[in-house]
Amino acid sequence: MNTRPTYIPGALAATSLKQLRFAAPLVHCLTNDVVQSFTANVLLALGASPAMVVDPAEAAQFSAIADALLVNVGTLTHPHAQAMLAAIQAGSQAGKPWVLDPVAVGGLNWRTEFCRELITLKPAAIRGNASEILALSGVSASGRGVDSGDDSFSALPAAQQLARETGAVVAVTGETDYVTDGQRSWAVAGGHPMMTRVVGTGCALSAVVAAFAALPGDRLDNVAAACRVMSCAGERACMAVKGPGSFTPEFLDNLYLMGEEWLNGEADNETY
Ligand SMILES: Nc1ncnc2c1ncn2[C@@H]1O[C@H](COP(=O)(O)OP(=O)(O)OP(=O)(O)O)[C@@H](O)[C@H]1O
Ligand SMILES: Cc1ncsc1CCO
Ligand SMILES: [Mg+2]
Repeated sequence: MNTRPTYIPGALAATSLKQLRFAAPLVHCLTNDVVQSFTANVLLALGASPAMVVDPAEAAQFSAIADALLVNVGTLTHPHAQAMLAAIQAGSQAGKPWVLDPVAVGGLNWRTEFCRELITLKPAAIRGNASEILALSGVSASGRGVDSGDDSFSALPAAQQLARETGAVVAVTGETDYVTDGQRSWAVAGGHPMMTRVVGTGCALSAVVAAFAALPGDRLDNVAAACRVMSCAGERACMAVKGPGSFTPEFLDNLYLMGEEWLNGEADNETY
């Protein structure tokens, strides 16, 4: 039986956020058609730089220049798949980290096979909801399209196994996020159920994970910090608005204005 990991301390997440704002990493996003502009705005609000360069030849050139690459298979097509493989190869050759968001893996055969092929190419991190992480690691899952039908804690053993098999840091998100390198794990508090009623919060988080994966230091801590920054901004935004329609502007403002002390959570204060 797995014990629940402890929550990432706010000070640790704050250190990574400070580094991110200083480094302003350039993130090459090969992501789905639904979330392009939201993803770019989330990275910009945090102080990173997005670029969506999608043609296979240009994607290979650009991934070697960018600081990190995001591969999100949400609206996968054969040309997209070609660009993803080319970008991963060129980026990896240049020593750049890449991150996989296995959207809807498990429910659809081609993308499941494609993502299983991708994870042999040494991703720095994998970020998915519980159903996607369970399915990617070969456990049967109950996802419904792009949405999770599983609890994130129930997917932690699969996430740990996936991390050990691939060498990636694996983040499985939900009510609580869990981030693991296969040996050590953090829990990440915060967020709000309304975040699942706005498209692309997970996809944008994966882009933020790519930005944080470009930082020096402990990758487990940096990826958990990415999750904490997003859950913190999401929770604050959801508390301030009436519904999903006004979520995006409030969320972007919270990312932009985020104070390092906002990141304190369960790890710092039991009554949080
Ligand atoms: N029930 C919940 N309570 C609090 N926060 C949540 C809840 N569900 C998801 N979140 C938060 O929402 C964000 C997105 O996580 P989620 O697991 O929904 O990703 P996803 O299913 O891949 O999303 P999408 O595919 O729509 O981009 C994370 O920051 C996560 O912590
Ligand atoms: C709704 C949707 N369909 C394909 S990708 C995507 C974005 C959320 O994952
Ligand atoms: Mg998703």
